[in-house]
Amino acid sequence: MPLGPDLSETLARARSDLRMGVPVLLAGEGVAVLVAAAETLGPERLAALRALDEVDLALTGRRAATLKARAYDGDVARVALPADADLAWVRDLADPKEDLARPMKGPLRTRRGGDASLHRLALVLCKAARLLPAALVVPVADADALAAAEGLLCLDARAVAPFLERVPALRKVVAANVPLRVSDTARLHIFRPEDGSEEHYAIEIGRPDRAAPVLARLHSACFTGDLLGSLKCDCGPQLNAALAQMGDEGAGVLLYLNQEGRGIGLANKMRAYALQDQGFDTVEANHRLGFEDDERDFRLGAQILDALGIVSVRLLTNNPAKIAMMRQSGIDVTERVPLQVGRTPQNARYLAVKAEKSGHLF
Ligand SMILES: Nc1nc2c(ncn2[C@@H]2O[C@H](COP(=O)(O)OP(=O)(O)OP(=O)(O)O)[C@@H](O)[C@H]2O)c(=O)[nH]1
Ligand SMILES: [Zn+2]
Repeated sequence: MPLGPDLSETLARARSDLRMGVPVLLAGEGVAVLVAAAETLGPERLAALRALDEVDLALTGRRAATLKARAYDGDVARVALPADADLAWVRDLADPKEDLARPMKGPLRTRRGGDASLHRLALVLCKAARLLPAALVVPVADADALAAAEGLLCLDARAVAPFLERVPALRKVVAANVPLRVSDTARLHIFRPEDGSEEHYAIEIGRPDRAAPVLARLHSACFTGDLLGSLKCDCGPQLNAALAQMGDEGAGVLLYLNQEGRGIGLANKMRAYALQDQGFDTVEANHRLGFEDDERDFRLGAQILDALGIVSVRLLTNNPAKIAMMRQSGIDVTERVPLQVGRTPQNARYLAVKAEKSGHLF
């Protein structure tokens, strides 16, 4: 009976379990591991993991570089958990907030040889759950028996790995008119990804002519900038200026993509801000946390434009990577329309770093 969860539904459950501190099983080619997110694991479960076998702490190559740990697998480091390591030690490795206050965490012994693919998958799952990318990984002899005995989820690693690379299909849920200050003919469309991740929105201003390039903006959610009026970034003024320009021209589409913090989630973005308070820049802060500079997937935006019947755009952006990714996804970008607003004394350095390190055009 097709009542049970399919792969994508099981993955949604796995993200939810990890966020709750519940471990999940990953079964690979002749091996299986139990995985728990370092951020949410409690002391009892840590003790239970230790009772099973030797525990690794999987970290990204970025986080390992900050900790001066050797990442023999390049993008992944497998740190062997020392016998006396407690939860505080695990959290200190996962979370850089005390790196400066408590610099000596090592020497860290990292594993080399063998296969790191399940560790890599564990980190992908932590990121997808919007947690710190740090996972405890312990081998298990019989994954099915453990899953049944403890009521744990067991994922077939070979099946889920390619699935996680894919951009989830989006379903159009509803659209309705929402008159705005900038235009009284605005429509809000809601799109829901099939994998149970955050919904994304399209705000259609006027009735853009699909036969010509449409004025478009791909805006990534910024709770602090868009809603609170934060002076640390330029997001709020960019959002308002883009909508205003669409109102002035009588037509346009703004995609509001729920990729807060360049795709790391609001909690991790606030961790990045706390590191910026310690003196690191926006890119360094992401790296110290174990993330890439930008974890967003703009293929989502291309899919929404496609669903709206828009194939050609004049893109409001200062970010050349957005243009490149739109083109790769089959959207014709006929023109870059600069969007330079919201410069403040507090964000001058942030914007300068984006220009220097991320190639933004200001
Ligand atoms: N991780 C992290 N995210 C940030 C920081 N400051 C702002 N953001 C996020 O960065 C994203 C900004 O998105 P966009 O406005 O699309 O910016 P962009 O890629 O610079 O491109 P354009 O604005 O189109 O030029 C939002 O998701 C913000 O939440 C930061 O210091 N760290
Ligand atoms: Zn912002």
